[in-house]
Amino acid sequence: MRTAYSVEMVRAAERELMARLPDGVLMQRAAAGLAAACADVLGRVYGRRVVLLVGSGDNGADALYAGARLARRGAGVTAVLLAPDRTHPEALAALRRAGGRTVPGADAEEPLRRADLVVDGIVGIGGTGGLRPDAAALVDVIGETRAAVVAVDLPSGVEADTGEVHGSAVRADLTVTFGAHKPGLLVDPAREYAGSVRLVDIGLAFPGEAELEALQHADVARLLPVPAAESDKYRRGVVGIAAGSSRYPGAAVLAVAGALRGGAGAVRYVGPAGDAVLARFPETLVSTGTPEQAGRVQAWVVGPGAGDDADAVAAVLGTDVPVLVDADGLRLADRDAVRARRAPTLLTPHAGEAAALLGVAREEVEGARLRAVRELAERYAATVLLKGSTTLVASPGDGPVRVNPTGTGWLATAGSGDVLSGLAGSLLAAGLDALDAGSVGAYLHGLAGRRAADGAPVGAHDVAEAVREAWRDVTD
Ligand SMILES: NC(=O)C1=CN([C@@H]2O[C@H](COP(=O)(O)OP(=O)(O)OC[C@H]3O[C@@H](n4cnc5c(N)ncnc54)[C@H](OP(=O)(O)O)[C@@H]3O)[C@@H](O)[C@H]2O)[C@@H](O)CC1
Ligand SMILES: Nc1ncnc2c1ncn2[C@@H]1O[C@H](COP(=O)(O)OP(=O)(O)O)[C@@H](O)[C@H]1O
Ligand SMILES: [K+]
Repeated sequence: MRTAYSVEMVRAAERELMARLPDGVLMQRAAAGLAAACADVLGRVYGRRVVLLVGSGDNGADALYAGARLARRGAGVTAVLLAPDRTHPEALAALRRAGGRTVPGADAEEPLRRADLVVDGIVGIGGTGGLRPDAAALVDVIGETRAAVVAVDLPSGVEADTGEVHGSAVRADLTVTFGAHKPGLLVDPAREYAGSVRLVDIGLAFPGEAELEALQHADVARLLPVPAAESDKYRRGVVGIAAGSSRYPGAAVLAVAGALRGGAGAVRYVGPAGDAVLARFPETLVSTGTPEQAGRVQAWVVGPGAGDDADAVAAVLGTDVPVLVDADGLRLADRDAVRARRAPTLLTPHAGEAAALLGVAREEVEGARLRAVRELAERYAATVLLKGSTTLVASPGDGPVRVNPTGTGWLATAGSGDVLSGLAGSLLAAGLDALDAGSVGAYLHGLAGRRAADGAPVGAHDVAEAVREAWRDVTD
């Protein structure tokens, strides 16, 4: 499991370790890792032009010490000091001893335009609010240069704990982060600013829970349901799909397609699109009545393409089995009915649907995904999977939020969310809890999207078909 820790936890871990180590050791570990990463980006260090953007805190000091290491290897290093009288004195002296030079912020433009590499040490985990005007002006200049950009700990201007970006922020090719990932490095919009991320181990230990967790292949492989010798189709779990309408029969077909690949032993379908479902998937158990009349299931999926069928949503929410609510179902679900449920509930909104449930604008959800998903989980007392460029899954309470690492923009195609509903619903029926079903479903769905697309556009049915390959990739 990959983890990300809040600034508060990073600071606590730092205090604990610093108490046992001589002064400056942690910073030297950070600087050594940073310098090595910069050297990798440069390829050859000797003769290259490196510009350090240096703020008044320890983030700037990391940049200065790394710059000193690069200068000793023959790079021409210029430090742009944003706060000349409050720059870390020992780090500045180290750079000067190594032959680096300094210029004030006002003179940054010329060296920046000639740089091969810019090291962003303006601000790290000590940053608050958007970048100040002098720093923001530098960000504009960097954007116009051809230099590679390495951010120290975090791209300056992004919020470490939330992934929010207020105003301008540095766009890095690589972020070298120390001790632990910070949530902002894994959650859009900040994640996009970070480029690729390299974690430098400086020895921090984290006794408490992470803020974010990202499953990896081994975690998913452990969670996937595999039939045992004694299994039969009922013991593997039966998932019910209450989806589709005469207007949107395809949503039912796609949800069933996802469900058939999710590990349940059988898929029941109830709703008006039975003929379309059977034509594509003859193995589906189709009925035309209400969900109550459909026979026993171990989990329900309700909502994809369901139009205005509020009765089906209410009926499913009234059962004592796990329920996944998606798409139209989210609008039709009564919040008190969801809160009153004893069995797990998994809500799967995209940003627009989440915004409608929260009564805010879509942009507000997209700009603050972590806050939105936690807020919805609290309001509905349910697990919430927020879809989009970063998919997050949160259960109520303070436990870690899961962030999906496998997504791809190719999944932004009509109906791919219906496939995810069926897939995650099937995992619920097979016995995974809502957090695991949502995050394992999103993981397989993302991998399947990448597999199916392979660099070219896909339809949602291609994604459903590629789930089997994704499953094999994970368990290989
Ligand atoms: N934790 C660890 O284990 C280790 C941490 N290490 C490193 O320490 C870093 C944290 O250092 P830190 O605490 O000194 O804070 P830092 O990020 O430099 O920023 C504070 C300065 O920035 C300024 N400033 C604030 N907001 C701003 C804004 N919006 N726009 C512009 N400026 C702004 C603010 O100025 P002021 O408000 O005083 O004017 C203040 O002086 C961390 O990210 C990592 O790199 C490693 O060395 C080793 C191990
Ligand atoms: N930019 C993106 N990057 C990665 N995944 C995305 C992106 N945009 C959408 N997705 C994924 O595509 C799927 C779209 O689902 P949804 O919005 O419900 O579409 P539909 O209702 O058409 O099925 C979700 O799994 C979502 O996470
Ligand atoms: K930085």
